[in-house]
Amino acid sequence: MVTETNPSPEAKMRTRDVSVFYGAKQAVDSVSIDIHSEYVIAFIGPSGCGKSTFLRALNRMNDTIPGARVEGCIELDGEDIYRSKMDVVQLRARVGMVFQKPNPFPKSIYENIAYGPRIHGLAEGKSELDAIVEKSLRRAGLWDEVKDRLSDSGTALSGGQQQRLCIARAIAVQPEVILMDEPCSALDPIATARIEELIDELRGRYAIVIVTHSMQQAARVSQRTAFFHLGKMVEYGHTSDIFTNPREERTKDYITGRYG
Ligand SMILES: Nc1ncnc2c1ncn2[C@@H]1O[C@H](COP(=O)(O)OP(=O)(O)OP(=O)(O)O)[C@@H](O)[C@H]1O
Repeated sequence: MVTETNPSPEAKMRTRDVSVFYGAKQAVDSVSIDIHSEYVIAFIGPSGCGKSTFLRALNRMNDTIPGARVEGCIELDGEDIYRSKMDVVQLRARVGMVFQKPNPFPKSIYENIAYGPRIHGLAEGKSELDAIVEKSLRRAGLWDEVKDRLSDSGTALSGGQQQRLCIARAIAVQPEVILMDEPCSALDPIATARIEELIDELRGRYAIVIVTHSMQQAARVSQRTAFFHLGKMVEYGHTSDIFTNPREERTKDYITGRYG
């Protein structure tokens, strides 16, 4: 049973009865959730429960997987993102994604950030582009570390810096939603702490959804948590309630480490 879908007109994204299939196999089963800009939502649950699949459905990344199919409705500002006229490149700028493994382009730090604004026509000339690059890197907490070597390759940065570069790259195209799929799983504890601080700094400016295997991380960075099990969203609510007073037995079993 889902405990809070909290339908309200201000939801940035809204999903209704979303199911996702890989061929005949159903990976996500009738998930309905509202995603707001005011808080960070964590998706937790045992391996294979469909968290990443559902996350990818939110910006149509599943389109790139042969045989993947989405049923139900997903809206961004009230518009169906799966409608045939949807510009998917534009959608993925509005709903950006940060992956498990940092994946900067094999280009300079500057180009990693400038590429998106350039193709989306967000800058009139070089000085505007420079300003977007600086602002995005500042917002991602990376500017001071890279400002003197913007022409160095993005891939030469440390793992944690690369992940902040990827966050800056997402920010540069003025997203409304940022999806993060286990963004710290390849990072050491210090780099992880830095990303968690960054998520907190970005909170409120963008709707943020993070898939995490770490319940401690979910508790630290999110204000809402959705618990998934076997493709279903079993429970959704305030993070503190999910961790201290879950309503569903399956949630309780998971957070007390009985499985997963
Ligand atoms: N590209 C794919 N093709 C076929 N099946 C897939 C594909 N990706 C995921 N699946 C299956 O869909 C189900 C949900 O997987 P998904 O990766 O979404 O789960 P998850 O909760 O994110 O898992 P994890 O925490 O291990 O990353 C699993 O049974 C998985 O094997």
